[in-house]
Amino acid sequence: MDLENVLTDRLAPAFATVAGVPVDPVVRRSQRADFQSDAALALARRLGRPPRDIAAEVLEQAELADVCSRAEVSGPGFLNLTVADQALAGLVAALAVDRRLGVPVAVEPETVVVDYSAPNVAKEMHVGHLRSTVIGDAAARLLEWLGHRVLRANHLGDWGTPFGMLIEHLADLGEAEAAQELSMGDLDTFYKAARAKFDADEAFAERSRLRVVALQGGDPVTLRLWRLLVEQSERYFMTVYDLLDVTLSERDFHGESSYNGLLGPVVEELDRLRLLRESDGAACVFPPGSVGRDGEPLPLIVRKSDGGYGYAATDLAAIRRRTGALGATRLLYVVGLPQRRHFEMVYAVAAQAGWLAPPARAEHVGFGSILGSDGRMLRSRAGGSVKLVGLLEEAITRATALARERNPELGEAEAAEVGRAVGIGAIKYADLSNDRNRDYVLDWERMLSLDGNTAPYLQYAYSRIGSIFRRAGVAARPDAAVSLAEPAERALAFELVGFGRVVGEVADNLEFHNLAGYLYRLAAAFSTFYERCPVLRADEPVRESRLVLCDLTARVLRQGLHLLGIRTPERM
Ligand SMILES: NC(=[NH2+])NCCC[C@H](N)C(=O)O
Repeated sequence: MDLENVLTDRLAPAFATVAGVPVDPVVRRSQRADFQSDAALALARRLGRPPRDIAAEVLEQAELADVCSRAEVSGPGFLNLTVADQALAGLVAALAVDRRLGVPVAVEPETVVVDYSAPNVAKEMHVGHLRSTVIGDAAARLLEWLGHRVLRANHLGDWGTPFGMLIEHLADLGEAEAAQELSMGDLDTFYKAARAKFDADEAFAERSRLRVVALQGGDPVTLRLWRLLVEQSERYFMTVYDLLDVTLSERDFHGESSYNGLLGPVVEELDRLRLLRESDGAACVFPPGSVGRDGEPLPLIVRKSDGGYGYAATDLAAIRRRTGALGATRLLYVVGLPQRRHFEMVYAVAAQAGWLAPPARAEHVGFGSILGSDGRMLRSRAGGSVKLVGLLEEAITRATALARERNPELGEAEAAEVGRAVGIGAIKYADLSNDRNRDYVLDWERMLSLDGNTAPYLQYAYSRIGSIFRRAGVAARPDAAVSLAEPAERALAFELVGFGRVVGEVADNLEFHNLAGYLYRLAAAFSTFYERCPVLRADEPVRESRLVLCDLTARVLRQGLHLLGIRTPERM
């Protein structure tokens, strides 16, 4: 299906014959022709022969006649390949009748756990959780579409010492009052009030410490109050997920507390394996390769000196359960880059303990920060962290106003619908179109613009194609003959047949900016095509062929955006 593969298959045997050993022809898109292979250059050094001779001999050997209209040696020994119009048209025609748009289902489906979102109970979701939620959801959607069994794990922060003060504060407020405050999504007020009392009032702090003990000891009243906090918070997080259009459901909450019963056995097993060492009263593992700046080995603390288990122990228990009982072979952790070291150490210890052994592997899908226009960490005017819902509501308000302005014909309900799809789409796309390993600046004007690499641009491209069909009252015939003569048609066709390759690569590296960049190139290629090549006014059979190109572009845009979790309104 994929041109790089077809050309590689044709060139590889020829290279092998010339070299006497297998050679990867490294076929890639090129400015000079459609594709190029530079493998003769590296080979020349090994064989001690002029690269141009090698390239010429490869061309003699390779069977390219049905795929390439031109194949020539150029420069110091490059192979320049021009794909035959007919071969390209054949691929487009095959794509048109393919429901999966050239993206095969995984040959070996895996069970994949995607650990993402993971906010903390009774604490506001902040922009860091936005990135985790958006990137993790794209990963879950993509891997699911490829046929993998995806388990979404929302590793909710629902346990630990802060719950002492939170429960005491809840008890002080009264349950009804507290529930009211929490269900309104006022988590920050609640958390900060608890914190302030804890810091200022020694008696409250003491009660809080006793509460932690009661919680860990399973005191029924304390547990009931704790559950109230968790339930109210979960309910609130679900409203955020609904607004954000993410696929997380109530069933995906697997909070830290759900591993409590597994922490003892984890530590016992580490002990049995003689991996535990005591350090300042804490039970630690020193995984090989983890050293601090001073060159000293770094400990992963599995049991604190007070006997409590922490964040790392919970993550170890989670790995053990995920590769064990859940049978997962790929574990993804969509968590900010500051936690990189934590995960490296957790994976190393899990490997030592035999809980993370091939084919199972874990990947930290890290990400940078969202910055404000001043280039510093995004902060609210008051200097606090930015409340996520506030951000989402602002996006929807701005996008709805723009939708009304851009298209006064939209009815009230439709404008609201479009505003939501565009506003949320813009936020998600701004995130996913940036290299996740870098920080990026949140820029309203830019992300909502109809020009450039933005969600609105792609959504608009999609809706415009729909309007071509609606205006003419026609539909594309997927089995129509495809012919490609104009350069703009060819350029569009190359993008269309490239979808499968991009999706395959992104499934491996989870660098969604590559999928976003691809969709942007596709939309731009369509726009050039539509400017230069009349569609409805063309004569048959060209008209039918061009309708297929339009329809395929719309389908790939819709599917691509869907994988990013972005809606495609039919009109906007
Ligand atoms: N398995 C994990 N540790 N997942 C990430 C948890 C993120 C954590 N709750 C936080 O807000 O920073």
